[in-house]
Amino acid sequence: MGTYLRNYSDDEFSVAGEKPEVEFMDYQNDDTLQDYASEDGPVVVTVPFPFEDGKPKSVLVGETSADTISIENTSPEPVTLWSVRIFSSNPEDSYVLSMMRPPLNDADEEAKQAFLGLTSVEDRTLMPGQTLTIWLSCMPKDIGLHTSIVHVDIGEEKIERVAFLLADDNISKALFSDKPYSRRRGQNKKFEPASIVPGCRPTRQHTQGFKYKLPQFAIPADIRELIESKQRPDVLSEELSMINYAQFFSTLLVMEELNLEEEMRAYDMDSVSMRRRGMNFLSLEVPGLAERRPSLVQGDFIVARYARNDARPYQGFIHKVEADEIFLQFDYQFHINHNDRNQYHVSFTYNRVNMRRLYKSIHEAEFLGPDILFPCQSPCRAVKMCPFKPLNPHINTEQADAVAMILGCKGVPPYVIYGPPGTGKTMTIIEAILQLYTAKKRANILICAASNTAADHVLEKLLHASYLIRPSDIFRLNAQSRQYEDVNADFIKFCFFEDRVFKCPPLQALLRYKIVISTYMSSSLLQAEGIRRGHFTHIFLDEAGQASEPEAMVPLSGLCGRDTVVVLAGDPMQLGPVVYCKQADKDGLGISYLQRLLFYFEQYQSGNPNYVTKLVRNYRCHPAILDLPSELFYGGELIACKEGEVSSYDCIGLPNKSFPVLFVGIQGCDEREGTNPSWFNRIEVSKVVSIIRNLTKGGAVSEADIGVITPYRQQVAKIKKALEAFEMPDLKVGSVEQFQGQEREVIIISTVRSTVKHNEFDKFFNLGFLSNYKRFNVAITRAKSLLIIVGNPHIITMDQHWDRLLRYCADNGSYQGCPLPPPESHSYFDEPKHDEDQGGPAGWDYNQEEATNYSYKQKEATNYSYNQEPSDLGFKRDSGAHSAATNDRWSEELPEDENPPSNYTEADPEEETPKQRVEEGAEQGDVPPNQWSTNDDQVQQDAYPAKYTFPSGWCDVSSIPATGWDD
Ligand SMILES: Nc1ncnc2c1ncn2[C@@H]1O[C@H](COP(=O)(O)OP(=O)(O)OP(=O)(O)O)[C@@H](O)[C@H]1O
Repeated sequence: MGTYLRNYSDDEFSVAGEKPEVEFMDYQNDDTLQDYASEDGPVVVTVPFPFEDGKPKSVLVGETSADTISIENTSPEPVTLWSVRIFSSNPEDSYVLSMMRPPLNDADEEAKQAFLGLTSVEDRTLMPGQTLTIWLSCMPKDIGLHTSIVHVDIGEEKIERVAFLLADDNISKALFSDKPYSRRRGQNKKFEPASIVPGCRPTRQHTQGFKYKLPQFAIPADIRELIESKQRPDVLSEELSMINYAQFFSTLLVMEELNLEEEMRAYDMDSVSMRRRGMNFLSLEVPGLAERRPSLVQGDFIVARYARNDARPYQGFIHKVEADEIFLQFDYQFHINHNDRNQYHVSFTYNRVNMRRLYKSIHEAEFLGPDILFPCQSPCRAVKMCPFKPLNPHINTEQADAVAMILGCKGVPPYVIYGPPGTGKTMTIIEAILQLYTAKKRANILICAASNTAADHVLEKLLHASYLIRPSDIFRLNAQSRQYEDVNADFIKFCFFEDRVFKCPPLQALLRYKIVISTYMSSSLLQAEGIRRGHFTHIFLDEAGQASEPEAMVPLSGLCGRDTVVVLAGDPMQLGPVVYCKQADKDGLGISYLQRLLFYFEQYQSGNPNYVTKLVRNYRCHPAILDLPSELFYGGELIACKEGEVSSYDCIGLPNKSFPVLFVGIQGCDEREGTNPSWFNRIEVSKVVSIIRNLTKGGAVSEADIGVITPYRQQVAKIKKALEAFEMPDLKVGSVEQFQGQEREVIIISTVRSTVKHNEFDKFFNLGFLSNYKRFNVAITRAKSLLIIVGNPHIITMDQHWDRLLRYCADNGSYQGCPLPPPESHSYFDEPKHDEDQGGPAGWDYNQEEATNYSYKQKEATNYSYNQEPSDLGFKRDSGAHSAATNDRWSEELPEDENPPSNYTEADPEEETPKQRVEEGAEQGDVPPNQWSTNDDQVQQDAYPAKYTFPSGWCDVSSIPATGWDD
């Protein structure tokens, strides 16, 4: 389906640049010009540079591309061709008209001699049946989208044609993908657990003396039914209290889990074959496996069923994962019956072990009592600050007070260090840990962080004081799922592993460590291994704003004793918990424990330093980098303490040498390939690489000082691939989540998106930069000395924060690239409120009308975006068969059946969030793998008292069918 536009009447066309009201009509035939020419009038004008596979034609920078515009008089009368002219081009003057074919290269002498580039062709008569051919040519000087609007004024008609070319260089060209994107289709079929024939599990790792299994916490049928039928469980309308605590969070976790289940459905495969591999295994190819879509590891299982008949489904355990193949063991009978030509329907399952840990943590949290869960109910405390001699001479007064407070704390309630980015929260924690370690011989310290990257970051900071610490006193606990190769070589000696597989050491070894560093989720391994509540005298929760409350409860409910000092550090204005289910997010799962505590303290203990210390001195960012986030998110309270020099970046020719925030505007194209729903923009990749090469030329900036942040995993992969040729292993490329808590001298942000319509979708799923102010905040506060943003200004201007950044750069003479959108009034996409209420679908008010008007108001083609539909442009054009026809795909307006399902699941694989979140989840919690089931299936008696009873409706392990469906 495309869009067809009438040609203009004389009146309509009379005011140059003003776009008259136009009427759009849908047409069915999307690629034959003749069809609508005959409907339309006596003159047929072809469209130059038709789209190829739904995308603008790719040309190389420096090479001339030319195509014809044929103007045919199909009427029986002569018509006067008044003019053909280039109305506008972007970049300016990048296209010319000519009556002859232009020279395509330097050797094309004949054409060179005769060539005369024109901006208009005037005044001639076309006889009946006569066709005039005019050439439109373009020689791009730089990468990116090149657009031209050509107006044909003939007889009574005004006809417009819009041409699009995408200029590549060798770097972007190498990333060109000819694999069209097609959405993965799931079977949407669930198997009844009871009917599944159990498979053969991989041999389990030996575990140390556990007596109890991690309960299953199978989802009670009535709660499942309630949520699946879109009813709101009553408990969610109640105020959170000691009484409903477990039920409240259990319900939210069920909502989350149902979403995850749904997501796995999308990976299901129909009519696929498996290959016999040796005596014991069948192998199955899983497209996307290498990108962890789906994320499968040894110990997970699939369910397979013969495609031809209604035979029973069989469970197949994954024994090995290789590139895009998994090796499976089913029941013996399945292997006997198997033939490589057999076709199967395959369903992937979601590994519940982490979820079960969360259920367990919130049920056990009741033991913590109100001092931890509802400190507003506990008696007011007075902490006697403990004087100390700073080990870090740089520590400032507020940081020193916070450390003194931590040293003086005796048991709960928790103590919170709150501070905007770069205010030294981690540094304060490190000082407190070192003080405890050196001064208090009995201190046993656990530090949890939201991701492996963040936990490694803490270790790295601690090692800066390695002269104070015996290496044998520190242990970095890793989940078995973590790849050995992912761990920095300097940290390996602090980890425990066998055959390059990470493990939790036995209890006796664990007890000897004075400082243990872990992710929130992995800390459950300590409890499982037998560490008792109260063993740790101090538990530090770093980046606590990133952990959901159940996640924060994993270390607390499992390990916190009466006298344990609990310290949280974080910032609720930075990235929050990863929650898949929008409704669960809204109902409370998206609010971190830190945020809830801050809320209580603000309400009941406002300004009381016995509970909270607020840090406002930023030591990370150049004042110009800090200004905007300080104003947007922190009421201008941040105090910049970093020197403001920008001397070493002459290599990239900053337009304003004293202003180290540069916006590089580029109109590229965002695309997807294969079945991978993640976006990439090869034009931006090339621009990012070129900036990096300029920065590192002659060693001006070291690669380790540069970080590249981009929201999409495919863009991360493409940038890494493009950088391979330049061997820069120390240059970190990652998502915002992977950069939270981190910093680099130079940060380059690639925003990727070049299509307006994606933003609504992004926002719906709370992904991408545009949709999430927290992500924006984190992204722009990672740079110490130089921040460069590479993106399409016409897209990002739709978000109020990004627009502010764009204007901030432009106002300071620090904008380069394609023409800027005018700073005229247009409504932004509705901004999620700064209260964590990021709304569900109903909360989103994407103002398509405004978005349309916005483009409509633009007077020049400079603002054209090929991937906007004509109606978006509000411009009267017949951008022709091609763009209208292909824009349907290209503009990524999702076909109806690809729109978010009505039952609203964020886990739609169509877009980035789920994948990204799976990735982040994997990092945050070292997600699902089987090792969870090794160490965690059993929990030591003390850690999980036998007398503990589950709330009604929650079943214990004995009620689970033997199929292993629930692990
Ligand atoms: N008192 C100080 N004097 C000098 N530099 C400091 C001080 N405190 C922190 N810094 C430096 O500021 C930078 C940011 O510190 P840190 O990472 O601890 O901040 P943060 O608040 O944890 O940041 P984020 O919110 O991004 O996680 C680091 O380079 C750190 O060394």
